[in-house]
Amino acid sequence: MSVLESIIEGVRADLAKREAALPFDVVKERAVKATPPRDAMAALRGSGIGVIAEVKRRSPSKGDLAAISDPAALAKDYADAGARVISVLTEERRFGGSLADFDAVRAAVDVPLLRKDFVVSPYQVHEARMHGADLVLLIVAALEQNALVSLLDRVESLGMTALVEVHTAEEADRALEAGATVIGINARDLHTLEVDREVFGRLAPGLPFEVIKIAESGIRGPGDLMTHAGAGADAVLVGESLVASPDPKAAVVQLVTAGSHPACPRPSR
Ligand SMILES: O=P(O)(O)OC[C@@H](O)[C@@H](O)c1c[nH]c2ccccc12
Repeated sequence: MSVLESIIEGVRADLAKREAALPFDVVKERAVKATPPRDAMAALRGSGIGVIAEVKRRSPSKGDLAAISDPAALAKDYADAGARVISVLTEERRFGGSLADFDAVRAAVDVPLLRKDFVVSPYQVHEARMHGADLVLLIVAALEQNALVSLLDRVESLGMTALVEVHTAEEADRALEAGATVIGINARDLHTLEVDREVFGRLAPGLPFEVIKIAESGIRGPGDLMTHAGAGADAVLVGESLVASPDPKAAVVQLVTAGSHPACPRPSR
C-alpha cells in the first residue's frame, strides 16, 4: 500500500465516525446556513505572486514540525503579514490537524480559507462549507476521474473554489478534463513523499494561461518563490518553512515582499 492509500484508509475510517455522529442531511442544512463563501479567485488573482500560508502541525515525511499552541494566533499573523489565503490541515492521523483547528482559524481571520484534507466523499465537501471553508483541496491522485468530476462540481455548486492538485502531466490532463480552474502542482509525490522542486517548472508551462497555477510544497523562502514565479506561478503554498520558522509572520512578509517586487516575474494573465 502506498502512503497515499494508507492515509486515505484512515481518512475513511474517521469519516465513517463523523457520519454516524452527524447525518449528511444535517451537514447539508448547516452548510447552507453558513456565512457565504468568500471570493477565493479574486484573492488569488491579486497583483504579484500570492502567498497561501498553511497551518500544519505534522507531516508523514518529517513528523512533528511545530507545536502550534494557538492556531488562531498563527493564522492572524499570516493574514496580517499579507497571506492571500490560509490553508488549514484537517487530517488528524498523519498531519495532526482537525476541524477544531479550522474553526479556530475561521473565527480569527477574514481571508479565504482552504480546507486541506484528503477529500473522497461529498460529505466532506458540505462539511467544509459548514465550517466556513472557501476552498477545498481535491487531490487527483486520490480520486477516480468520475469522483473528481462530481466532487469538483459539488465544490463549485456550493460557491466554493476547488484547488485541484496534481503531480504529473497525466494528472494535469485529468484536472483540465474535469474542468479545474485552479491547479496546484505539488512538488511532493504522495506515493513516495519525495520532493522534486522542478515539477512545477516542467508542468506549469503546459497549462492554459487562464488557469490559476499554484506551486505547492518544499518552498524554503523568497528564492524558491522567484523560481516558481519565473515558471508562471500565480501563488505559492507554503507550510513547513513557515511553521518551523522562529518568526512565521516575518517569514510570510518576506515571501509577500518578494512576490510583489518589481523584479519578480508576474503571472501572465
Ligand atoms: O510544508 P510544505 O512543504 O511547505 O508543503 C505545504 C503543502 O504543499 C503540503 O502540506 C501539501 C500539499 N499537498 C498536500 C496534500 C495533503 C496534505 C498536505 C499537502
